[in-house]
Amino acid sequence: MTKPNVVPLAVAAAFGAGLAICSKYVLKLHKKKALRVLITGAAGQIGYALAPQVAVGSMLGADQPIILHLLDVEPAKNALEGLRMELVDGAYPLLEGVLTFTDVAAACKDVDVAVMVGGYPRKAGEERKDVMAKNVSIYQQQASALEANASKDVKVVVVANPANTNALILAENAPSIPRENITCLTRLDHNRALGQVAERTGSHVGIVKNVIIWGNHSSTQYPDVNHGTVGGKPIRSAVNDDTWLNGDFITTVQQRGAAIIKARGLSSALSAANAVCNHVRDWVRGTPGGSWTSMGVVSDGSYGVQRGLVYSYPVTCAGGKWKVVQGLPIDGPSRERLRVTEAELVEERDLALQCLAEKK
Ligand SMILES: NC(=O)c1ccc[n+]([C@@H]2O[C@H](COP(=O)([O-])OP(=O)(O)OC[C@H]3O[C@@H](n4cnc5c(N)ncnc54)[C@H](O)[C@@H]3O)[C@@H](O)[C@H]2O)c1
Ligand SMILES: O=C(O)C[C@H](O)C(=O)O
Repeated sequence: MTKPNVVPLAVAAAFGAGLAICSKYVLKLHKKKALRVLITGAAGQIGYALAPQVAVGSMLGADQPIILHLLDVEPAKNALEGLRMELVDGAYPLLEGVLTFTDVAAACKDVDVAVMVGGYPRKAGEERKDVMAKNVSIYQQQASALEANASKDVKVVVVANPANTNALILAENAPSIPRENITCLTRLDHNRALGQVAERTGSHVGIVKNVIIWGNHSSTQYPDVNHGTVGGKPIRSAVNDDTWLNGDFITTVQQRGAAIIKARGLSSALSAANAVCNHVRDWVRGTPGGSWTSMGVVSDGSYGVQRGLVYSYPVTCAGGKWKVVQGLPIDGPSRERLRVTEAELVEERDLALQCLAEKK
């Protein structure tokens, strides 16, 4: 009979006190308990980019073991199995398990983080309402599954479009999950805004801070630079071109998703996966001192936005909780942009609620 290898401490340290896999024996050397991360729509392109990033620790840290729960629909079962095989073949030190599911309730069992990427995309000839009706059904069902099966303090990030409204439907249908645990992804838009300012000023993106994405993850979003800095200097002074900042900068960030679809023939996946990891990492481990990020969260009425909408705000995170940055002065043109994107979210919410009512 083969005996399990004994791993010398030096080797364990080389794995970052991680998991060493010796033959078929798994020696658990981690101090931390593994966290379960659900990815829905995992057989799709974001899933393919995201799963390995989670496995290397980009989401929860290089000291946090992970068990991945990968969910997709029955017709995607083979692709899901292919992804599972590749993750096993990656021999990731932090990865304690990869489980695949086509049953949503089973997939949600005990998950600590849920990344909701699966959804119904608009196809040629379909009306917005048809797409909304399908997504409402999916998010209603997945909300119930999360509520019944996930860890009590599960952190949820909705990526699938319409991301804010899918998150709102999820929140409406999972009343026992704390509202503050249900978010949607606008970090990709936030990162896009940082990237644009960095390119324009010839600066490293790491010194660009505190841009804001307000509102919807759609072309009505408002990328706001009025409170941001480049190397400590206000963005407006560093860029020194208000015409660009008030015009092309805003439309470039608003339309970046469409530009990538046009260029690739597919929507952004690598940058979306990276943004998901950034979003969850900052939420769980905290935003760096003196800076904030943007997250779609259930509005408490801050900045005059209707309560209950899932609206993107500037937030700081500490101790696993986010807090809206309060008291920022909002000028007249910005206030109008905040209102336009809010109006779109109200329209989406009403359509979604109408679809829910018609289902009953
Ligand atoms: N919020 C953002 O910043 C952002 C950025 C990029 C993409 N997106 C959105 O993310 C979503 C996914 O993008 P993608 O490129 O990975 O798409 P994709 O089509 O490659 O993958 C989607 C996957 O979801 C699966 N799926 C569909 N219904 C499901 C269900 N009920 N349960 C589980 N899985 C289901 C599909 O089978 C598919 O494998 C899209 O809605 C896209 O518009 C959002
Ligand atoms: O999938 C899309 O429609 C675009 C996506 O939301 C993105 O911002 O890249």
